[in-house]
Amino acid sequence: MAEYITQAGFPIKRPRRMRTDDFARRLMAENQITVDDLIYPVFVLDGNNKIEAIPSMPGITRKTIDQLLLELEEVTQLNIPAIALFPVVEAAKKSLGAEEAFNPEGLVQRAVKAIKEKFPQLGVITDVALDPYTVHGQDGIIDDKGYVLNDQTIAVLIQQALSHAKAGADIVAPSDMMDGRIGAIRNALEQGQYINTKILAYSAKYASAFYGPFRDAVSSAANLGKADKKTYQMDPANGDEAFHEVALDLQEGADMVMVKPGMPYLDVIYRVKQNFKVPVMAYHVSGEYAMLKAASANGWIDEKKCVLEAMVSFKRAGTDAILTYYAKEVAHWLNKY
Ligand SMILES: NCc1[nH]cc(CCC(=O)O)c1CC(=O)O
Ligand SMILES: [Mg+2]
Repeated sequence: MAEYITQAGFPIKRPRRMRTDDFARRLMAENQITVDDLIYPVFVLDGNNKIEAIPSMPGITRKTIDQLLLELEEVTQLNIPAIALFPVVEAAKKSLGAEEAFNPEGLVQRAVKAIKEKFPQLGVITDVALDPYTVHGQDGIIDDKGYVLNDQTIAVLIQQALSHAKAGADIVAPSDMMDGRIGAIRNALEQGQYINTKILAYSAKYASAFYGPFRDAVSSAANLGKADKKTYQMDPANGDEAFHEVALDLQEGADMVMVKPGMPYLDVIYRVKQNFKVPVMAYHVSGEYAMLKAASANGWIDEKKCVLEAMVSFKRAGTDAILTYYAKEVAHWLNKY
């Protein structure tokens, strides 16, 4: 008789026993998603009273500051702790030097001021990277061969981050993947007395095709054309390399680290959390959102169940908070429990 069968003829252990009842399943659940885990990314447009649909991201829109403030009523009522702000910059304001990135009266800077004035408790995260502001759609300043210049880019990122802090951003989030930018930005923030402005470092950001719909949303896809970001964003084949990137950013003063994209990189999230025990955020990116939306729209998957399963998977992997375009829907679903 097999070893797992007792002499009396029954299995020595029955893990199914604890799965028999709903109450027992609830008691032994190891992880759960709550509204406190959510960060909602939003796209802001210049002008007034405009809302534009993003075809590859059903349910997500680009909107002007006045309209965004209306949406944020709902976001704050849902008790979502924070938003991440992304600008749609008009072509005329893009340049090789990305000067618009640190315009004190720029779109992001004005949006941050307006949001913090109306919703002082809502955490506002700004993206520190130059891709919305460059004519070529790369995240930095390029040389004549198109190579993104690290240190020249950092000089601009510092000014951008300072202008965000000055406008009232709670968290600046460098998503550019230049080497050494966390230390440089931390130093500038300290010098400027922005000692409590937090840094969320996109430390392990991969050169991913899952960013496609986002590039439509901020209309940088056309600028980027056939080019890619492989000389600064990480190779999806690499896991160990993420350790080095995270270690450096922490050493340089990052308060939180990010892994991006999300679901295809749960192993990276897990390893980073296990190894460093620091706040780890994950970005459930636009392409992941688009896949779930498209399959749901076709009736091929149960949207609510699949999304909540994805969210708890992030928690299981060790994520402290998740940037997701599903944040509002998840908050609504959780409220109905
Ligand atoms: N620095 C740009 C940036 N910040 C966030 C995203 C992608 C987010 C998403 O796909 O949802 C990107 C795109 C990119 O690196 O090309
Ligand atoms: Mg790095």
